Amino acid sequence: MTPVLRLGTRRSALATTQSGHVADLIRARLGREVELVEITTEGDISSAPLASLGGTGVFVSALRDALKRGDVDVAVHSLKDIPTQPEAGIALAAIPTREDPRDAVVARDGLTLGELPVGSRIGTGSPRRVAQLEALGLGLDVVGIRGNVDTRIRKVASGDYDAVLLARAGLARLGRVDEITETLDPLQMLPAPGQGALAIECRAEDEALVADLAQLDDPRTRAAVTAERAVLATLEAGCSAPLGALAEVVEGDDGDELWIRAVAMSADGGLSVRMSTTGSPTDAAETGNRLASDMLAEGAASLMNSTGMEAPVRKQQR
Ligand SMILES: NCc1[nH]cc(CCC(=O)O)c1CC(=O)O
Repeated sequence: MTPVLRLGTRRSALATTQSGHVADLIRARLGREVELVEITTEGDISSAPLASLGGTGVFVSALRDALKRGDVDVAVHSLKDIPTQPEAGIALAAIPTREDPRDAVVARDGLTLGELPVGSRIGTGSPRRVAQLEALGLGLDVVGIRGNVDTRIRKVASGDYDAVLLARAGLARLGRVDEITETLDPLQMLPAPGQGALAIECRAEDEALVADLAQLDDPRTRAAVTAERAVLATLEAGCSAPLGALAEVVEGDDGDELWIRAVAMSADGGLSVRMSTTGSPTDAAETGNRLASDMLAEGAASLMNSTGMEAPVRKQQR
C-alpha cells in the first residue's frame, strides 16, 4: 500500500486553495491519497513590508524546511515567489498549466484605471507594479499595501484605497474574478516572471515521487516560465525588482515557438528598457538569457538600480 502523501501548505486562503487544487490533481491523475498539512511562515505572521523580510522568499523557505525535515512530502508554491537559483535537495517536480498571468484591478464603483480621478489611492507593494503604474502617467497616488487578497480587497470596500492591483490568477483560484473591474493588458502592465503558475516541489532524493509528479507538468507552461525566470536570473534581479516578463508558447509553421517580452524599469517608472524576442521552447532558458543580455546592453541593470527600490518603501502606508 502506498502511504498517504503529506502536502504542506500555508494557511492563507490563496495557499490552501492552490494546495487543494494540486491535491485534487494528484488524486485524479496519480491515484494517490493526499492530506494537507498546515505550515506557518514568517511572511504570514508579520505585516512588515515584504522587502524588509527578505522578499517573498520567506513564504518559500518555511515550506522547503518542512520538506527537508520530512514533515511533509510535497509543497506547492506560487512560482513567482520562488528564487531563480535551485535549492539543494529540492526538486521542482512539476509546473502545471498556468492560469491567466495578467494583473487585475479591483477598484471602487467598478472603475478602470483610466476612469479613476487624478490623486486616487492605488494599493500595491510590488515595485514592478508601482513602476509600471507610474509610467502610465495617470497621476495616481501609489501607496504600499500588505496582507492577503481578502484584506486588500476589503481596503477598497472600506474606502481606505480607491483600487488595488492583484494577480488575476490568485483571484481566479479564489473564485473572485467577479470583483475585478479591469484586467490589465500586458502592453501596459507586464506580469512578474512566473505569475499565474504553480510550482510543485518534493525532496530530490524521492526519485519515484519526482517521476510521478512529473506527470502533472505542462511542458508549454514550463518552457514559458523557464524563459521568464532566465530573464530574472540574468538581470540578477530579485522578486522586488521593477521587472516584468511574459512568455508564451504558440504554434508556428515549423512547430511550437516561444515568444517573450520583458521590461526593466527605474523605480519611479520614468525610464525603461523594453524588448522582445522569439526562440524554440526547447531552448527556453537560452532565449530568456539572450533577451536579458540584450536588455543589459541597453542599460537595464543600471536603470533598475538608478533609483533603487526605495519608491514603494518610501510610500509605505503607516
Ligand atoms: N506576491 C504574492 C503572490 N504570489 C502569488 C500571487 C498570486 C498568484 C500567482 O501569481 O500565481 C500573489 C498575490 C498577488 O500578486 O496578487
